[in-house]
Amino acid sequence: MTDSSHPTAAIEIRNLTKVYKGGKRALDGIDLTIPRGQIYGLLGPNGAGKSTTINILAGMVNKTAGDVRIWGFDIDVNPRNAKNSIGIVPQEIVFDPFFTPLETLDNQAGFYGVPKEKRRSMELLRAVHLDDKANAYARTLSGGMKRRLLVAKAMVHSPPILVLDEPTAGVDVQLRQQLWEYVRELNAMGVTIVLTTHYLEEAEELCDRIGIINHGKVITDKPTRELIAMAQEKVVQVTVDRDLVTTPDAPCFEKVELTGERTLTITYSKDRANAGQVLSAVQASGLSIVDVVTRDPDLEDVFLHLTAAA
Ligand SMILES: Nc1ncnc2c1ncn2[C@@H]1O[C@H](COP(=O)(O)OP(=O)(O)OP(=O)(O)O)[C@@H](O)[C@H]1O
Repeated sequence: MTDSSHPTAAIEIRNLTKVYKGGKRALDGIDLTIPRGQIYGLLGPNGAGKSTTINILAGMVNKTAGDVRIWGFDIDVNPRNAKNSIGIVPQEIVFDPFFTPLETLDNQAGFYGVPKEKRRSMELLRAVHLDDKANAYARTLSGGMKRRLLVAKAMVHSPPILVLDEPTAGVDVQLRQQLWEYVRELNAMGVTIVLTTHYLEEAEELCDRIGIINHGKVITDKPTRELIAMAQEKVVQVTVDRDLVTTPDAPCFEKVELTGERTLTITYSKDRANAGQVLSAVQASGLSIVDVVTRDPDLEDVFLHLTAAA
């Protein structure tokens, strides 16, 4: 693995394989290089292997085969350095309900051997908007507050990499925005962020680069912009001058739907047609066009296309 190692990688994964007891092959030879300084999105449908990958990084699941380097440290050769280089926000919320948020962070800092004078518990609580709850019992916090406390807990040892596994599941829109604001601040300070999410629009908005895994294999790993540019399907919404009873058809339409009394939503493939041809085909069917709206393809289109094909 030394030959292929990448000095600017935050995380390097080579041929990572996990077969669970009972024979389930959750990871089937994953290769990923997550560059330093980025916000990287790991996406995939349910059961794709995202949590297994993250749990291996966290040292909570043992890999069956392959190599993993975290901040240049091989998890087999330098497990302690590898562990100190990463902070993990798990999917499941687990806390000792009898500790306050402040104690929770102090304990975690102690666990990582952070000396008392270097502990930043209050600073971290302020950053996640929990300073007013510093001395409340953790069990009295709402779900969103607990999740933010988990983020603070993952940062007590100031790791250069923060991994968040489905961080916004069950978090309301406002708190989600606050959480992302903090994640962006950390990233601006140089922390590499890796996140898994089911919300594609979130990944599209936040991530510099996206990897998609399906059935334990990487099916794509690209800058977000390139990934979105891969979307072939375009949509044009056409309003015509009279009520429609049937939909027109043409070879350049992939799909045509009646989405209003006078509105047609037409999907076409941009490698086989252009908007001009689509509109001409509508006019050729005897309809006059009074308005046109086009929609650019988004990550959801690419995601569905790639995961359906795999
Ligand atoms: N402890 C385990 N024992 C056996 N099989 C497991 C275990 N944990 C996960 N699996 C299986 O491994 C596969 C990958 O699961 P994993 O949790 O990594 O997927 P995921 O992409 O994180 O899914 P989700 O988005 O639903 O969290 C699934 O088929 C899952 O059922």
